[in-house]
Amino acid sequence: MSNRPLILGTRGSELALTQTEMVTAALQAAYPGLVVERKIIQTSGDKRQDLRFSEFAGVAQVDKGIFIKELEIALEKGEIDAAVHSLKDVPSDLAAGFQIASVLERAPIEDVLITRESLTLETLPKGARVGTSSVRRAAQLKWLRPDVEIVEIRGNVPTRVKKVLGEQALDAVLLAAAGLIRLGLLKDGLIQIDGQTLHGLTLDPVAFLPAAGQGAIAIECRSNDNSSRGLLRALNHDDTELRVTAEREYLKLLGAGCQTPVGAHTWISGDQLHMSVRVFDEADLSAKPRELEMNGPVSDPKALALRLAKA
Ligand SMILES: NCc1[nH]cc(CCC(=O)O)c1CC(=O)O
Repeated sequence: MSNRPLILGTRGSELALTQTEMVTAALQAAYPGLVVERKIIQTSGDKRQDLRFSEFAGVAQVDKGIFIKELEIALEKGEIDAAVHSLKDVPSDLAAGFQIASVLERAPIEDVLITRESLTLETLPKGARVGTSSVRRAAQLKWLRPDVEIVEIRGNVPTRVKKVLGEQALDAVLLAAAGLIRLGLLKDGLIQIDGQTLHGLTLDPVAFLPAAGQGAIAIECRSNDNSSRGLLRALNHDDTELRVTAEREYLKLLGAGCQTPVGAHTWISGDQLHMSVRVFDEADLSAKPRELEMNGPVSDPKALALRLAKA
């Protein structure tokens, strides 16, 4: 093995840095002696925390790749060898010249309802104010609970959790379990933050569908960089890759970006890959969503996505 260091590019958020630590640890376990360096790169998504992701009634207004563009530029220039991402934030149609080299074993895929008083989607008070920055979560919540008021929130994960505290406290906030767990905030259904204890209810993914790729960490390389791709391939988790391939292919076929209201849930049983999807009408989020479930051989996740997309 050459002793050239492998340079990982990452965003600077606490979650991104934690995920990059996980990739570094996995690389060093697979290749003792490999030197792994880290380069923090600010993305346009980080610079624009004021930006509204969407008008909830209308179309997504922002680039699909807002959290990854600057990392791809650094890859292209050779400033980094690989970029570490939350797969959920990576557009389903990657720009030419880039490839996902591997995905780590997935964390829990579910969304979590965070409240002060251990509420559920059913026991949220009438007219409750619930914070989210995802149109997929907003649409599903509105569909299940038309009476609640959706409040768009921004900022990193701890900032969003804190929206249920203080003067202007929201009744609840929805976030991904994966981020909360990786930051050490969620344990045994409880969330400790700022010396306070909140409740984090993990939502059944059959009832409340996660985003495609939720909970997975992806490592992106230049397609022509065989050496880094080869090295990173050893970190790949095959079942995770199968599942996210189907989920992302479905999004791609739908022409949807990460902010389109689509939920996708996959699971493997024996030699079958199962996928259920829930698709909302972007122009009318309160309209009944289309729901489908199918299964097919694990050997061909893209074929399953294609059948679902055609239906
Ligand atoms: N879009 C922000 C984002 N990207 C990845 C995660 C969490 C980790 C994951 O889902 O993989 C989050 C925060 C959230 O949705 O709660």
